[in-house]
Amino acid sequence: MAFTLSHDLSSQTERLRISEIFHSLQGETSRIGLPTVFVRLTGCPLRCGYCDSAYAFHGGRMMSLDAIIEQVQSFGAPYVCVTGGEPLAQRGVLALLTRLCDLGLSVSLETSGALPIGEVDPRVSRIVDIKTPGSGEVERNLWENLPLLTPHDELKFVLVHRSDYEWARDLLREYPLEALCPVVFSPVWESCRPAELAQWVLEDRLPVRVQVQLHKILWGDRPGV
Ligand SMILES: C[S@@+](CC[C@H](N)C(=O)[O-])C[C@H]1O[C@@H](n2cnc3c(N)ncnc32)[C@H](O)[C@@H]1O
Ligand SMILES: Nc1nc2[nH]cc(C(=O)O)c2c(=O)[nH]1
Ligand code: SF4
Ligand SMILES: [Mg+2]
Repeated sequence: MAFTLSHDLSSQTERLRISEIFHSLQGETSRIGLPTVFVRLTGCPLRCGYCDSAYAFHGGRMMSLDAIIEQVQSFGAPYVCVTGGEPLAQRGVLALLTRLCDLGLSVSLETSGALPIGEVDPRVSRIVDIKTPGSGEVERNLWENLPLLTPHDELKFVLVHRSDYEWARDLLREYPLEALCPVVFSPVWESCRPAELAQWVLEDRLPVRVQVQLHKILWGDRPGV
């Protein structure tokens, strides 16, 4: 009986609810432009007003780690990006990340910054959002994550408008987060104008990378790209 129970529990953690697995160019972060396989996990406890992946809040299908890995490998790309939804909301993602690293793949994780990042395999590049007031989820930021960051992680501010920009700028002036890891400023698609954001960053001499979501420029705002 005890054997059956522990067997059932371990098979639970070896399955994840997945919304989509697809091959595209990395559209964000310092890996922008690299051919990458994306694994998008279903479900998120946050509700950012701008979320472009709300279709991943529900649905999806349960997949074993073996099946996920087989599909990832079928694309033959060296880069994998695990995202969501909020990937850290499913505990089994930790084992998936480790297995992907063990295969020699270069793995990044997109996460909201609202859940603890400390148990993620250290080989993974953790891309951690700092949610701004404009997201509607600023109170979810888990500031305890910041001291865990290393130079191969990245911090990302997704900016809805000028007042989000000023909030992020003032935070960086008080706490030089760029000393921990690269910092990315990304405009919310069709809300914050990229040229204006570029101008603000240049005027204020901010030590951050401005990035525009490459995949949306190439293919529009839709799933699977
Ligand atoms: C869809 S989220 C999934 C991972 C995780 N839940 C998070 O928020 O980081 C992936 C990235 O897309 C960003 N994002 C979502 N909607 C966006 C939009 N409309 N414009 C720009 N970036 C957006 C998020 O802020 C996050 O950095
Ligand atoms: N091409 C492409 N690059 C991405 N980088 C991060 C993404 C995400 O949704 O987390 C994403 C995405 O959805 N598509
Ligand atoms: S945390 Fe990420 S997936 Fe969740 S609502 Fe915000 S942007 Fe969307
Ligand atoms: Mg996306």
